[in-house]
Amino acid sequence: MRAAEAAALPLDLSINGLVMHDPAGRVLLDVADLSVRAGKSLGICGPSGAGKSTLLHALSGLRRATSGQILWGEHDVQAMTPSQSAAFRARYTGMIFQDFLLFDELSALDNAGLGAWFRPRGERAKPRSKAGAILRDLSVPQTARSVASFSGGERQRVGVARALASDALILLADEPTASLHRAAAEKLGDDLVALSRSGGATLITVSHDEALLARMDRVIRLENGKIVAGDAHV
Ligand SMILES: Nc1ncnc2c1ncn2[C@@H]1O[C@H](COP(=O)(O)OP(=O)(O)OP(=O)(O)O)[C@@H](O)[C@H]1O
Repeated sequence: MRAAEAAALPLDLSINGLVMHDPAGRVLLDVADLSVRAGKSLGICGPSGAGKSTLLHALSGLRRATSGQILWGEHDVQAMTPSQSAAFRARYTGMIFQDFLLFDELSALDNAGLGAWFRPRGERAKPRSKAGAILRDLSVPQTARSVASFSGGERQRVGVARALASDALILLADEPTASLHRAAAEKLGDDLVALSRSGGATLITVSHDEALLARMDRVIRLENGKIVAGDAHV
């Protein structure tokens, strides 16, 4: 059993009446109802500016809505203090960012092992050995050189490895295949889905990549902050 499973129940996602405005009062998100069962995958697509990244950030508690709830199990990430929210992200979430957010001066292994260090003591698997295994699964060169010299696609795979190596129950990915050519994108999509499934994680991914979206259990389409197509219950 994974350490996280001993300490945490599966976290079903439930969004109720979520509304977010920008400082000028424009509606950025208006999601009445969305649910995802623990261990399932949800794709989010839609045009540029639809609010996809904003929703992903709200799901992790990084962005605060104007009103409404985002429940992961019994944890309402929108009702947390900043320090509770940071602790929730460290314990439960692995995030794959559009711009990777790697530490340029560190190696692939050091970057990929980082997420696990933020977990509570006692819930850390062996971060470096786990990170090394995932980097191998994702075919990332494991040299001592810093990731500053890596290609865009290699950096993207290191970002994915970091999220997977933290054994998170919730994986939130923003365009995880965007920097890759078709064959590499397909392999990373396969690996991401297979590794998140084998770890029992819930995967929520924003993407324009039709092949990646086709691998998700469900896909919703956002336009102007609202769900305009797709089944809101996975
Ligand atoms: N803090 C903010 N203040 C004002 N407007 C914001 C803020 N954050 C986001 N927006 C606006 O909200 C809208 C949604 O942005 P978001 O990045 O979520 O879109 P997206 O669907 O992820 O787009 P893309 O596919 O281009 O990444 C955009 O019009 C953006 O300019």
